[in-house]
Amino acid sequence: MANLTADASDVPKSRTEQGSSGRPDAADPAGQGDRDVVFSVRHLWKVFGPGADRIPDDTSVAGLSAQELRERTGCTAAVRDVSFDVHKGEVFVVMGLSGSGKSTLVRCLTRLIEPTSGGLEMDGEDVRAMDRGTLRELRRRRASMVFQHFGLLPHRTVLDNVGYGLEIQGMGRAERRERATEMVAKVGLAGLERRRPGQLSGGQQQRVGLARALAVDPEVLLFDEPFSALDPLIRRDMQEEVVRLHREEGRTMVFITHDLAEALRVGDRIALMRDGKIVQLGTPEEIVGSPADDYVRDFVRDVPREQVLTVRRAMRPATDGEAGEGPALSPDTLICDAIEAVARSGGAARVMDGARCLGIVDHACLLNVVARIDRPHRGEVAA
Ligand SMILES: Nc1ncnc2c1ncn2[C@@H]1O[C@H](COP(=O)(O)OP(=O)(O)OP(=O)(O)O)[C@@H](O)[C@H]1O
Repeated sequence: MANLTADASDVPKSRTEQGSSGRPDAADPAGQGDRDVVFSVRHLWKVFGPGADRIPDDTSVAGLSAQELRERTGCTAAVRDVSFDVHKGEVFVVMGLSGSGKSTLVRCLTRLIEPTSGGLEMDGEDVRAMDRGTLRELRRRRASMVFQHFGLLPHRTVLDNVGYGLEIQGMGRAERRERATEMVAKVGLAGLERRRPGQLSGGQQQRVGLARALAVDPEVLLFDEPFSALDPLIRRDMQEEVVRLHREEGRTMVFITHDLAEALRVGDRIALMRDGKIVQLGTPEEIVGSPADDYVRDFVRDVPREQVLTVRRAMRPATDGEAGEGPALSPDTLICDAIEAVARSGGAARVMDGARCLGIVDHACLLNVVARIDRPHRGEVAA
């Protein structure tokens, strides 16, 4: 059974780089529609089994539960009518229990698995219409996959493993080695260039896998549960590495995980899947603060909210004089950090957007969030 709980030591320490909530849109609920779109997925289906092609359009069976569909047709709908956009520069996490369709969905993005129906574009190009050569180039240069089992070549050195993708691309040896050396250093393995994979720890091997994917300088990195075989401390290291690389390079990443804490730590947005459908797509704050249904609510029940939610969710309107005094906090301040500021000052703090006071947080509204009391304190404030 997958680990889906998060304890206090297991959630992100800062989410200040996250987007905020906005317009409701099934494919783009975070309201980031004006940003560049890398992948655009519309009404995508992947059905396995006999006569799979007719399932998406057959209204008599398309809406059946997974079990009923299997019993009636012998088919499994691994991805069902899924729509979303992946924006340039974001870490887009696909999360869900085992069998919910995560791997199938992400493999459909580069047609490692052929979708049954629906629309799929990368940078505005129709991926489903691409011929084999174009697809091969897309996988080699534009969307690189980092697998859980790193797929390293055992007889090659670290340097040659990292340069492997460049070799396939036809890059000359000297240039390849130079670029590979740079990537090895980037993932913190300088000095180990001449070792072979068998002489490295699991975490180091995963870093080699990461360096190899980065070496080809893809527009998008696709991670398929890359760290689930690692022990918790090394896993945490690698998650931080991904966040660091993302901050430094702003590279678009699609990240599969069944681990909620991991999703909250690395994701700008999370698509939570169940039975092939996306049940909620939003920022960690939206998923934890406004679960779409009982399933999601149950999923996030054990997350320490003060480490994910920001003061936007806690603040109340300022009353006379309050807007001009007290400590100033940015709207992206986590509740746990605001608690410290309020405790230290002994009074309320102001949530400031530049010179504008958006609202006030005091002991009572911060405690309401921690205690999961969603009742607004003296009036709601539009965040
Ligand atoms: N080649 C296949 N043929 C038939 N059914 C498949 C095939 N591949 C996957 N499935 C089914 O599709 C569903 C989704 O599988 P998928 O591997 O995408 O889930 P997942 O969320 O990635 O699971 P895990 O976390 O265990 O890897 C499952 O019911 C699975 O049994």
